[in-house]
Amino acid sequence: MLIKNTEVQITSEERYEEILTPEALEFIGKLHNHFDERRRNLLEIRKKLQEKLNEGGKLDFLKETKDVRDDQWEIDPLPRDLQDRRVEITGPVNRKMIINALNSGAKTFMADFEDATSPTWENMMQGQINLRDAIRKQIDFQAENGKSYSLNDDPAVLMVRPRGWHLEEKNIRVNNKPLSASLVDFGLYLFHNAKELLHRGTGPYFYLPKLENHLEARLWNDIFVFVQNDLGIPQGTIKATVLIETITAAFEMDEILYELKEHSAGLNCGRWDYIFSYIKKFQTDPDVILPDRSIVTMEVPFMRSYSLLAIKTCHKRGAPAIGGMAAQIPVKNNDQANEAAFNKVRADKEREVNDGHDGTWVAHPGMVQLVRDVFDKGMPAPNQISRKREDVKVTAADLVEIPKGAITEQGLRTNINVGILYIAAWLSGSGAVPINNLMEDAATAEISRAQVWQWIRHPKGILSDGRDITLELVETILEEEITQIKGNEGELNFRKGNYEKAAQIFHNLINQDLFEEFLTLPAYGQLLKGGNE
Ligand SMILES: CC(=O)SCCNC(=O)CCNC(=O)[C@H](O)C(C)(C)COP(=O)(O)OP(=O)(O)OC[C@H]1O[C@@H](n2cnc3c(N)ncnc32)[C@H](O)[C@@H]1OP(=O)(O)O
Ligand SMILES: O=CC(=O)O
Ligand SMILES: [Mg+2]
Repeated sequence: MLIKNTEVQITSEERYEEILTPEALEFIGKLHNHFDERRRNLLEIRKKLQEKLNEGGKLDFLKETKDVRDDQWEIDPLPRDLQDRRVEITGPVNRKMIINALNSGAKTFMADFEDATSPTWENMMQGQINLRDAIRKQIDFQAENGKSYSLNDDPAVLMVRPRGWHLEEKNIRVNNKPLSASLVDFGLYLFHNAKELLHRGTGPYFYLPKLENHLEARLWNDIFVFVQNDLGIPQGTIKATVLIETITAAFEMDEILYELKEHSAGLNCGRWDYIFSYIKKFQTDPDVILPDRSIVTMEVPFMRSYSLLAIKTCHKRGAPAIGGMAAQIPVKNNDQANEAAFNKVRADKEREVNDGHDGTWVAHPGMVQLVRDVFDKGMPAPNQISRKREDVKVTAADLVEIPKGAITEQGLRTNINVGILYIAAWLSGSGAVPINNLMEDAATAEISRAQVWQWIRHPKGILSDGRDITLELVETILEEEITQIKGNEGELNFRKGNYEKAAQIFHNLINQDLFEEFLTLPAYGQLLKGGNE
């Protein structure tokens, strides 16, 4: 297929042609031609900053953007259907879950091509088809168990999270170069749905993941201006909420809002990627060593500082500050564990609403009512942007304060177990899975593998019992965990379930001295080869 003298190679299946029309491909081809070089340059800037930090560089608020932080300005007014976002459900883009999420009673639903989705070509294309159908209210689903699904009359407002700047979609190529996955997900969704969404009284609303600085926000903004012109829709129609989920972006929250001023729908605290980013960015700093993943909660000082600063920054700019994801999900067949999970989510959401967040995320429809009740009690108005939180004082040092706590063998073992199980699920096409009664997705799994990488490379005796965490110890536990998984799954499921391949990927990630920027980059190569060979 030709896009203005560029050859596009696509893999096509039934119904995919509804999405991969010549006009839609020409549209994403234009985005590629106009913006891909800038994307690549920005990825280079990420690498350069990492090199600087590896040499001992420190993060601070930028001198050159002091005016942006000091001046008085606000983002454009929010559209009516984004004023009240007290409960936002998130989830992958499969048909059943899209219907369940839209019917869940949450105010909004973030359909996720990113952390919660394994980017198989089928998932990506089906996701586009499902969202297109959902917007037109032509979505239903019949499960194998006979259960039927269709949309309620009052579904949640739809938002979409395209994949991050670092990812590529290798099934669509221009001149044999893969396209940016962000541009593919964003471009196809926008092309097919922007006018329909406006016609239905809502709009093209996005979540933007894993931004590292305001220049990356500027790129998104320039893309928004370009596509609004190209499609003939009013400037400012697109609204985007930026996830603050990298430690570097936390130093540029004002700047990110400023870049997207006409298109901003505020910020969100993407807590899991944020913890991962903290480990990654300070990977060579011998003082930065995080304790067991289970105790790096929102209560630890560096996490709390970041969420309070997000609230203060957003409210100063008339923007909503959305909270993050508690990983607990309902526990089946164990009332006590179920109650404990609900209590943890309740406490997390009470802290968020009391601090000033204007809404928050839930991972599961079973949590919607609980979180709604907490926000209804703590936030009678549609949002609390008028609570300016000028009392909050957060310094650069507060944002990077190293959390304290023990590293236990159980913590190490859990990281290894979660790492293998999650990567196996991802290779099998599932990007979000329940493991040990917690929601695990690409962001939470990144923490697990990053911690193991970091702990192996740290000075001696860091286990709470005084032992070193050596590669040999990790390999021993890895073997034990594989045996355990094989025992649980049985020989056949073990072979079919990509566990050995996952263990291999996990082993490479923690063994190589180069800290892999994202686990999904090497795993994507395996995904393209497809399942178990
Ligand atoms: C760090 C971050 O980026 S957070 C944001 C990204 N992560 C996510 O969005 C994760 C979203 N959550 C999920 O994917 C799921 O809740 C999981 C994988 C954690 C658990 O899913 P399951 O094992 O299917 O849970 P469970 O069996 O309890 O589900 C019960 C029902 O709720 C549905 N359900 C569960 N979670 C969701 C969801 N987030 N959206 C829509 N429906 C959901 C299930 O499909 C199932 O439906 P059914 O009864 O009609 O068959
Ligand atoms: O995307 C959300 C996160 O916590 O990571
Ligand atoms: Mg994330």
